[in-house]
Amino acid sequence: MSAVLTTEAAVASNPLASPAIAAVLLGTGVVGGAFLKLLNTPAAASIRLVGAANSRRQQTQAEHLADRALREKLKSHGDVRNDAALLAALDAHDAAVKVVIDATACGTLASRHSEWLARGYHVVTANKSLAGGDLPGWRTLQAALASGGRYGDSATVGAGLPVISTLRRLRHCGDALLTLEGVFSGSLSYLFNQYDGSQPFSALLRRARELGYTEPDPRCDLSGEDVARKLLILARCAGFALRPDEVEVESLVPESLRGVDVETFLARLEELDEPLAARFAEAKARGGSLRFLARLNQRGRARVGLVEVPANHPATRLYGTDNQFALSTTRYNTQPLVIQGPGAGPEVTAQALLGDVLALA
Ligand SMILES: NC(=O)C1=CN([C@@H]2O[C@H](COP(=O)(O)OP(=O)(O)OC[C@H]3O[C@@H](n4cnc5c(N)ncnc54)[C@H](OP(=O)(O)O)[C@@H]3O)[C@@H](O)[C@H]2O)C=CC1
Ligand SMILES: N[C@@H](CC=O)C(=O)O
Repeated sequence: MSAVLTTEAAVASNPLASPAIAAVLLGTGVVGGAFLKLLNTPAAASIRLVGAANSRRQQTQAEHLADRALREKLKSHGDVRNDAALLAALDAHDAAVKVVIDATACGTLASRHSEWLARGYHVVTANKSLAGGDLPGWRTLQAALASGGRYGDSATVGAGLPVISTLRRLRHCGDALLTLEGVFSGSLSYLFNQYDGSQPFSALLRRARELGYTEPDPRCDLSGEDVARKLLILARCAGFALRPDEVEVESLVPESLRGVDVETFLARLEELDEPLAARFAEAKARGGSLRFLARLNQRGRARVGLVEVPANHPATRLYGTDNQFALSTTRYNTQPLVIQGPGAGPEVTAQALLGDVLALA
């Protein structure tokens, strides 16, 4: 047996030992809720949760944080939301590593990631709003990273599939990305892998939402915005500092549903059905299928949108929430390097967050 105990083994064998990582969790929804479950597994023994928050309430008291019903209880109990009190809880802990985990889709919170990094906290995020947002925000993030904090972003693309890490490694080795293409949305993959006209598109969308695949506002998926963010994140990892307005985006949200609130949109989902049924029938008549694809070509031209693909297209061989990333590079130039697998869902996304947090120790 090894004489050196890993941090995890040391904490498990001595519950009084100080955990190596103190963490604050922002967001206790689909992904945050699954992350809380993972915290109760042996793999997370080196992590101590010192704060947790939803949009309205937060908790920093150890006995409440240890409660398995924390997520439910936060809906009605806890202190009023205040980032400063959560960061103070991190400061008060003697763990060597202090991390803020962002499992929200909140743009305002994402805009604080750089400040937290500059103040010495690490940030692990499923929230794509900063890295996949406007270029000045992304540049501020790069500058903040120079101060030594680490930014765990595996969950932002492919729900943790090893695509960001692969792109970074290739770039580190001097291999340049030439083209990038594929299906970058788990919910849109789920929808178009199944949609065959036999049931309304809106019914499939409701199911995708129940399964936790869509964004809190599913229009972020249907509008192509979420896919565009992922394309920006990947392009930037590969060295293309693209602006959002350089990505051509096709939205599937009808004009009439763009300005309404989320509840109204969810109540009027059937308005999606007719236009999509027509697109589907046209594609089918020509022997094609519909897939929502993202593409970045060698000249930096980027597009996301619905494409009619032939029956032998690689994207027609996807199942469930599968994502597919085909990377052509200077060294992978005869056949692309393809990364494929489930690209949405609570468990895989929470695991991506956990992996990034554990990598900090
Ligand atoms: N679902 C998936 O498969 C994947 C999701 N992601 C990303 O994960 C993030 C979360 O998604 P998901 O869990 O599905 O969304 P949910 O809507 O289920 O959960 C979002 C959570 O964030 C909370 N929240 C919102 N604003 C704040 C705030 N200011 N402070 C603290 N908490 C806040 C909400 O609080 P309240 O409960 O009060 O509303 C809610 O608990 C998104 O950025 C999404 O893009 C990434 C990869 C895959
Ligand atoms: N809503 C997103 C979730 C992961 O980022 C998707 O459908 O891919």
